[in-house]
Amino acid sequence: MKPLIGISCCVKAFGIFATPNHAASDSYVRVTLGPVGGIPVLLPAAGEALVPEILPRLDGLILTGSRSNVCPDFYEGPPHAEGTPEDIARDSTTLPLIRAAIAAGLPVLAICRGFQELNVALGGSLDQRIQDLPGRLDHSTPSDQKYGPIRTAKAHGVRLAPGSLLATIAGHCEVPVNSLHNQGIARLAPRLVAEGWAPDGTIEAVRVRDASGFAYGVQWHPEYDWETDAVSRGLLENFGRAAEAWAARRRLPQAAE
Ligand SMILES: N[C@@H](CCC(=O)NCCCC(=O)O)C(=O)O
Repeated sequence: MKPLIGISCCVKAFGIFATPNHAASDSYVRVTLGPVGGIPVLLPAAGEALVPEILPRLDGLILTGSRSNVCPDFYEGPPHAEGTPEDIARDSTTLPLIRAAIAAGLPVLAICRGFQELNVALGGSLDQRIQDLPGRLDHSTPSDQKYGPIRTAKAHGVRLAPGSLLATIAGHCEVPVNSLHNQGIARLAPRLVAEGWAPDGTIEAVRVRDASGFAYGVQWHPEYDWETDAVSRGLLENFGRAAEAWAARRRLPQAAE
């Protein structure tokens, strides 16, 4: 049986009455069914009470990207600029979910907003508009950029730490990535190890130092280019193998008490 992969949802108002919905991009469903080799399970932003009930049923967890931003209250940051999208229901679900998943050793792949949530969940902080910081690139893609291939195209290089998982997958230490974010890691959480950097020093890849299993995050979007990018595909496949191993262990008969 294929591993069950939890996919974090956002709360989004859509439909003719703009009522709240729990939603995740189809790209995460497709990569889960594709290179990850699992079965996607959408996780509603239903709060911390969901965590102990759902975690034991999962074999892996993907923290998805989103245009919304982690509420600064969770990292003692300044209030967002007026109009910055937030999703407190998602934060209130994913931050405890990440801590519990890491503690349990469940395979975790954190992408973009999910990468930022991983850092905040483990005690780090975020810069809210890195393009406004001296010497930093603009890592964002205009939200009015309707032409998908431009929005998700390669935007800059990432230098990888020698010997890191991504450098091992790539076979070298410099990879091109897409870039669709305004925020970025400011204070790196103590349990995270940076393993990839943009030319302006923005942290783009991390590993959980003491995780007992696969626990990685990337600021870019491997789900957008895995069909043409071997590093993105390799990261997703490595996560899938970790989830498959977790699922096999979960199905072993429990030793008699
Ligand atoms: N909102 C955060 C995280 C950015 C992010 O997850 N971007 C993906 C957006 C989805 C898309 O446009 O395809 C930030 O701005 O840093």
